Amino acid sequence: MEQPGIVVTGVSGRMGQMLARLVLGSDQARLVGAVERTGSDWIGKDLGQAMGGAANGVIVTDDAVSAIAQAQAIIDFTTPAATVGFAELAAQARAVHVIGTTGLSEDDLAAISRAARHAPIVRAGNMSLGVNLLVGLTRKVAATLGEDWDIEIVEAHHRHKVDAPSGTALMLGEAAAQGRNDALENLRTPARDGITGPRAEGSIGFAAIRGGDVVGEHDVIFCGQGERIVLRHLASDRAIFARGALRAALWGQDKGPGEYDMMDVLGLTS
Ligand SMILES: NC(=O)C1=CN([C@@H]2O[C@H](COP(=O)(O)OP(=O)(O)OC[C@H]3O[C@@H](n4cnc5c(N)ncnc54)[C@H](OP(=O)(O)O)[C@@H]3O)[C@@H](O)[C@H]2O)C=CC1
Ligand SMILES: O=C(O)C1=N[C@H](C(=O)O)C[C@H](O)C1
Repeated sequence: MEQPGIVVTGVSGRMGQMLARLVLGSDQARLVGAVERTGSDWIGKDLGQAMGGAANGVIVTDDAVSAIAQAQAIIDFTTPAATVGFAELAAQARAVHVIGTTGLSEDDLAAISRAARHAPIVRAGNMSLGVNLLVGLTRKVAATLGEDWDIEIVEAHHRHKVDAPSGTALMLGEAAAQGRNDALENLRTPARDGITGPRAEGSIGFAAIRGGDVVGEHDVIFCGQGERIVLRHLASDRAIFARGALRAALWGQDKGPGEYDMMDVLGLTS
């Protein structure tokens, strides 16, 4: 079978460059397009040179329609607004859309669901194997412990991150809520500030730290009386996310339209 052609969007970004390098070095996929936003100073440049290496003949473009028309998959770690637009283009091209973008609103998610009627979409707030395993562990521990165990989720990221809580923190929160047979929206307590009153029983609290070059750290803390359990994931290399995203793009090649996540890709669905 011919290697699927992949377009990386947001190619000048932290994840975009990581993904482009991974696909260029892969013997399972071809990089057929590199997309950036209109106005980026990478437009028209050779991607290899723009990334500080040798020319590789892939010219960075803002013409997403033409790029996606020749692709079997799009790997997209950009912004919510850009991702909603790419979902429509991927649907038109019947290409697999792998979405790593976080901070998506309810309206964004509804638009993505509409696009998934026409092509497969794999979306996860974290594409690493470790975090997706941690999601299952979190659900299990939350289901095992009673509501007298308070659940708090603490995450740390680099100073450039624009959304909070992180997509990963929300995945972990959803898993904890599922473990308690409830929806996260009913249990979620956002970051505390001021006179908050005592903790609401059964709630799931969130806190975010931003600074330096932290790649991504997540703690799910179960606080009991006289003891505490901490489930922790530490990311030290963005390659873990890129590898998961490429795996998802390949996995999606023989899938029908619909919404999938990394649990499906990794075969971890319970
Ligand atoms: N699911 C996962 O496993 C992971 C998810 N993420 C998420 O991925 C997203 C990106 O993260 P990161 O790479 O650190 O962010 P960056 O800001 O480094 O990269 C985003 C890129 O997208 C570009 N972009 C913005 N709008 C468009 C557009 N309309 N068309 C094409 N490109 C566009 C930006 O260009 P410009 O800068 O010029 O505006 C930038 O190059 C975030 O939402 C982050 O949370 C990150 C890591 C792992
Ligand atoms: O913005 C990031 O960097 C990351 N974003 C994702 C998130 O919001 O959880 C995944 C990872 O933690 C890195």
